[in-house]
Amino acid sequence: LRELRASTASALALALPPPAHTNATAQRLPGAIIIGVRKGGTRALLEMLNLHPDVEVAKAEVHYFNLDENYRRGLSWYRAQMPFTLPGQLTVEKTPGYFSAPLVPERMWEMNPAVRLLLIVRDPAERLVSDYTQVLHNRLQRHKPYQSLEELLLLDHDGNGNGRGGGRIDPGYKALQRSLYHVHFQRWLEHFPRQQIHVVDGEALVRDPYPELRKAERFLELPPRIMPSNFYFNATKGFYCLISAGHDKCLDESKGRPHAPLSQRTFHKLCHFLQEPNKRFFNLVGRTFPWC
Ligand SMILES: Nc1ncnc2c1ncn2[C@@H]1O[C@H](COP(=O)(O)OS(=O)(=O)O)[C@@H](OP(=O)(O)O)[C@H]1O
Repeated sequence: LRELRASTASALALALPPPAHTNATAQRLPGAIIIGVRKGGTRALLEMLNLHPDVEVAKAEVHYFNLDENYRRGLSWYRAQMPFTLPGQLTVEKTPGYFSAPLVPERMWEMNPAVRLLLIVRDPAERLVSDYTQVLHNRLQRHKPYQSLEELLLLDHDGNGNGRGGGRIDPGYKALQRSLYHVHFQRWLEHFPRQQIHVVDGEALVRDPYPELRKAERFLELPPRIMPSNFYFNATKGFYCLISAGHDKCLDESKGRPHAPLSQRTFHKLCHFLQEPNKRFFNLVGRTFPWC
């Protein structure tokens, strides 16, 4: 009798459609995208949003809209990079390179003019140093030659790492270009209305993640499910880590590592250089940040 029951049950299981949840699970295009800024805290924001039960995130950076070789693969390729979700769940991806890549806003708008955009910003001078530190780290790992930050950042630098060569800031330095937020933000505004881009304060997210997450939930029209108890400050890491379903998780060691050295004098020059660009950005976003 037991065998008969078992075989009837398995025959039934084959005949019946799979349970609703497996049936409806599918890879869907993102409803929200974290577009940058590079080194702004994009990974932290993504992982923290992922605490929400109605959110599923693409684990790796997708680089669909900013790399031609990926963009040419089309939307079916892009969709295939996404996690499986239930209807009603929100898919989120993050690629920090989107923010400053000229073609991305238009391409994204063509995919979905209603897609919600999240931009996490951070003091652009600190961001630049963090950006340089990451590049330096990669070069050291691959045993490649590297230049000091002063050498890259200053024109007519005297080569002693002290910035005394009378050097002005080199506006062509790539990492500095990426810190000119107003230039890039302006381009996004040519395609998306301001209300469709939610700006997250990266420094506030480091100090106390919960309030920034609550604002992001509101922007994404998600019910409030992320709680203060999802975060705890890890004194060893020096950052907040995440707790979800009893497991805790800190971001990996490439996040929050010591920055490469830069003389105070050059840092001041950089801050001075960024004053005007920052003001322009504040005007565009309609708020200010206490940056250097
Ligand atoms: N909770 C938590 N834990 C660790 N790190 C945190 C966290 N919140 C924000 N951050 C900041 O995230 C910075 C890295 O930013 P991104 O993830 O955008 O970097 S990347 O562009 O994807 O490489 C990284 O920058 P650096 O400190 O310069 O390394 C961190 O300051």
